[in-house]
This record gives sequence, C-alpha cells and structure tokens, in this order.
Amino acid sequence: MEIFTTDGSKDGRDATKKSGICNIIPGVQIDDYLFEPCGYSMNGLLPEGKYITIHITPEPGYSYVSFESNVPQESYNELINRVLDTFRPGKFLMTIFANKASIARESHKGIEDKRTINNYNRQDHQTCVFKEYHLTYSYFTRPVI
Ligand SMILES: C[S@@+](CC[C@H](N)C(=O)[O-])C[C@H]1O[C@@H](n2cnc3c(N)ncnc32)[C@H](O)[C@@H]1O
Repeated sequence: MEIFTTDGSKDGRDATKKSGICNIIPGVQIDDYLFEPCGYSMNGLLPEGKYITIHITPEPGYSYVSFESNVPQESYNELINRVLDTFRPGKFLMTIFANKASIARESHKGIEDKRTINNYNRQDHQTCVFKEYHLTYSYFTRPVI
C-alpha cells in the first residue's frame, strides 16, 4: 500500500506502473491520480464505451480497494486472478451483471460453482434474476495466517 502514498510514488502514473495496475486490462487508456499524502484513483477507457475504474484508500486500519469494470468476459477467471495478484486483499466481493445477449451470460454459472478461488474461501453467494438481466454476487475471504 506504500505505493499509493506520495512517499512511495512520485505521481499517479508512477503508482500505476509500480503496482501493475497497467497490466490488469491491456490496452486501456489510463487517467490516474495520486492524492497528497496518500490515495489513488484511476479511470481507464477502452473502445465502445468499455471502462475500468479503481479507487484505493491505503490508510492502515481502513484500507480499501474498489475495482469496477463493464468489460464483458466469457470467463472472469483470468481477470479475477490479475486483480488478486495485483492487490492481494484479505477479502473481496464481486458482482457480475449480464443479460441474455452478453458474452458474460455463462460466467454466472462459472462463479456459482466456485467455492474457492486461489486461497480464498467463499463466505456468501447470492443470485438475483431480474426481468432484463441476472446479477451474481459472491464474497470471499482468505484465512488469516
Ligand atoms: C482514492 S479516494 C476515493 C474514495 C472513493 N469514495 C472510493 O470509491 O473509494 C480515497 C483516498 O484518497 C485520499 N484522499 C486524499 N485527498 C483526497 C481528496 N481531496 N478527496 C478524496 N480523497 C482524498 C483518502 O485519504 C483516501 O486514501
């Protein structure tokens, strides 16, 4: 989390490179910002209105990373692995939205079957079926060693 402070990085671009955020979704056009004395925000654009956005609160005791994207994936396994490798959080939750036309429509099933992801164990899982789309929510934690 030192990377996301002005002691650890000289600006947003430096923090983006050092953290590996630039590798999460290749080819994304990034606008990044490092707050004084700490905190980081980025917005990344891809063609056809696709985006990722990451906000990082590195303060000890209430550190928090949010990652949001509308990039559809047939499987989210690789993207999840890249995000977990980059941030190594103690816990994470994810929500996937997809309608019938989305290539992500089958990814709900893939997530539903996952009781563990790497060293993380699933603590909660909810699926909601709305008129136009499905929503899948899962919450994972890793054991404290
Ligand atoms: C990256 S911002 C984003 C907060 C946003 N609510 C989110 O989605 O998580 C939060 C971090 O930036 C730091 N920060 C420093 N100056 C700030 C400012 N003027 N406005 C917002 N956050 C600031 C906070 O201390 C915190 O570490």
